[in-house]
Amino acid sequence: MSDKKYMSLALDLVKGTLGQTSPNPAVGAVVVKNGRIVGMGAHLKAGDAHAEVHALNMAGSEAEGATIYVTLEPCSHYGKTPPCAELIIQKKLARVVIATTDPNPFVSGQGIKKLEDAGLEVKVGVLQEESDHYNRAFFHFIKTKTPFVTMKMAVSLDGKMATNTGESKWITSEASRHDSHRLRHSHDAILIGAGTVVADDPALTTRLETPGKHPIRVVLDHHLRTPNEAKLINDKAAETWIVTTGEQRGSEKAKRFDALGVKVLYLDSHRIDISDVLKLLGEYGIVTLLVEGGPTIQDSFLRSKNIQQIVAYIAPLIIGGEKALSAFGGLGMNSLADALALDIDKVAEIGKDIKIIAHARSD
Ligand SMILES: Nc1c(/N=C/[C@H](O)[C@H](O)[C@H](O)COP(=O)(O)O)[nH]c(=O)[nH]c1=O
Repeated sequence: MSDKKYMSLALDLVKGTLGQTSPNPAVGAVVVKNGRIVGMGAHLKAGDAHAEVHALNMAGSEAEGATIYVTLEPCSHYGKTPPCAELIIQKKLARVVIATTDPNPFVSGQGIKKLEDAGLEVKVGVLQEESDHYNRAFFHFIKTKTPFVTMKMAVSLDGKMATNTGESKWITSEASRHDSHRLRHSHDAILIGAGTVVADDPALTTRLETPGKHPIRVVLDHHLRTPNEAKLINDKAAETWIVTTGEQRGSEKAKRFDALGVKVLYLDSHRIDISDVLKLLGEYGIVTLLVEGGPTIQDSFLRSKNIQQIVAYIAPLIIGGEKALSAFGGLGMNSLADALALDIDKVAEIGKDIKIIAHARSD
């Protein structure tokens, strides 16, 4: 088999573990000796063993003289686990094939150098684009220290998220709504505005037939109007954070949330600036953030240019009505030149709907 084939297998392990390794990247490794796979492994949880360790443990003595395929440059620094580059040298592998170098500027290339200095053959860049695509959120976080923002939209063909009477359940199909729960599973946090809490009283939990991971529920709430009896305050099903402004510090309402076990995060400013919110969530280690609106929140992310990815579920429905809520409210962009330009990654039919995944075009 070719290098690409074995790297593709390592990337399958990445696909399978996406989201559960946060704030670390998802990594896969495959060890091959004389054309036979003798070990494979994936990083499963931040703080646990790296993919190479699992694969080399499985390979045992077969590792000597073998080739290891790994989707990310083996680490060379002592983090929570000893450096994998050292381990690969100790186990006397002959060859190392890497998809992509570490995005962290402080360590990028050091692992490769260690391996080459020890006399191993190293090949870099096999299926690099695919590997970078899977870990785009991690790479964004390393670069910006703010979460990679995916915005979910569930709209009719004419872009409405509710009728003019506010009816919205359901616009998209059961299959789409199920799929959007898988999105929640793979995100560290999900963000909505207080308006959606009041209007929808959503649980924002991941409800799949096989139990999924619940994202941390983040509510942007300038005036702390999230009701006590809201599901996401009372259901204790998942963590809930409320982000508000500095002037709320010590207020009766804030004390109420403390008493209910809800984490209240305070912005320094007296207004809710999305870039400040993202910086704060980044400080708390949120690498992937799913924004589920409502229209005001969607607009604030749009105008502050803080959207990296869109996942849109579009139903074959025309709702019409100038008063019917569109997915984006607020002021929007004045000129087409300022509109969020996207590159479409995938279009698929889902139930009776269309699902579009697109990423913000980098300038
Ligand atoms: N109205 C539609 C949606 N509406 C989604 C709402 O904005 C909100 O995210 C849900 O009410 C979440 O509530 P909970 O977590 O399920 O309790 N989402 C969809 O995918 N399709 C639709 O038709």
